[in-house]
Amino acid sequence: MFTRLIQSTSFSTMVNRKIRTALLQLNVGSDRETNLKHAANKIAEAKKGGAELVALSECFNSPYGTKFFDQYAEIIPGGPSCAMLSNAAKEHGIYIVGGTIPERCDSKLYNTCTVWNSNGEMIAKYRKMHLFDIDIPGGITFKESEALSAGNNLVTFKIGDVKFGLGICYDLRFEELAKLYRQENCDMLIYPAAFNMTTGPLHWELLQRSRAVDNQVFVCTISPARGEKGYIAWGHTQVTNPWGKVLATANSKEEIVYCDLNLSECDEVRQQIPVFPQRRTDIYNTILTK
Ligand SMILES: NC(=O)CCC(=O)C(=O)O
Repeated sequence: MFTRLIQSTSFSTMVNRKIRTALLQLNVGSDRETNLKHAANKIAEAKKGGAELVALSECFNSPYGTKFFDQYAEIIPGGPSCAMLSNAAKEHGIYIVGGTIPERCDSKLYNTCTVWNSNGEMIAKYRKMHLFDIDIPGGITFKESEALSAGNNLVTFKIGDVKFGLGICYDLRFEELAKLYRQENCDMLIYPAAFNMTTGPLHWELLQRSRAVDNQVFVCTISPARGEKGYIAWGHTQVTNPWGKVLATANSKEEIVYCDLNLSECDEVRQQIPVFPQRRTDIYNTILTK
């Protein structure tokens, strides 16, 4: 059953629609403690670089693969990864979109993103809704559903006047999810991700620009840096504006991508090209219900 969860908070000092964002494309290894220390150091560096909002990648604390989810799973918010994220957000007085970690809940595992406010409180939790099950002979075969359960909730949060919607990696392919977030008046969609070397070259940028243009929102994706063994991530962490313009991007190596985002650009584009009020839902709905 499809339900919708909306969580929000406000950040009293942030009353305009501008946010300096830092997307952390990090090297990730097999030792969780090392990954967490590294992420904490890079969050501190991003704060020094002026970031108000910092975001991490999918599985920033563990290797990405079905055989690893159980081993690295944590109870949210009880485990060491959430402790690091909460402490870092509080210490630096920033918001953190905590990438994803494998979550254990009852007897199930999820691929889960948490969001932390400047007091170190968890203000949102999103579980990957579309599991990454693909089979491309000679390319990549991956079946997240062998290990994970899917989430069923949309999750939004607010920083001041800016509203965010959350997705995770493969969710980027499902335009319905992005459109629902737009209908909830989101300004920016954030997808912690880890695309691969088969689909990444053609689909990664295209999908982000499509979601951004179709829904007149900013789209931020955060990948791990490309490693050499196991699942090889495409990298190319990216920020796209509501015109579909790529504002900032990384290459494949470790890097912090900074971007000063003016969310008022969403309002401008929506006024100039008002496709949402122009949609012929009277026609679409008639055809869909036939
Ligand atoms: N981690 C993922 O969901 C990967 C998605 C991906 O690579 C794709 O092509 O889609």
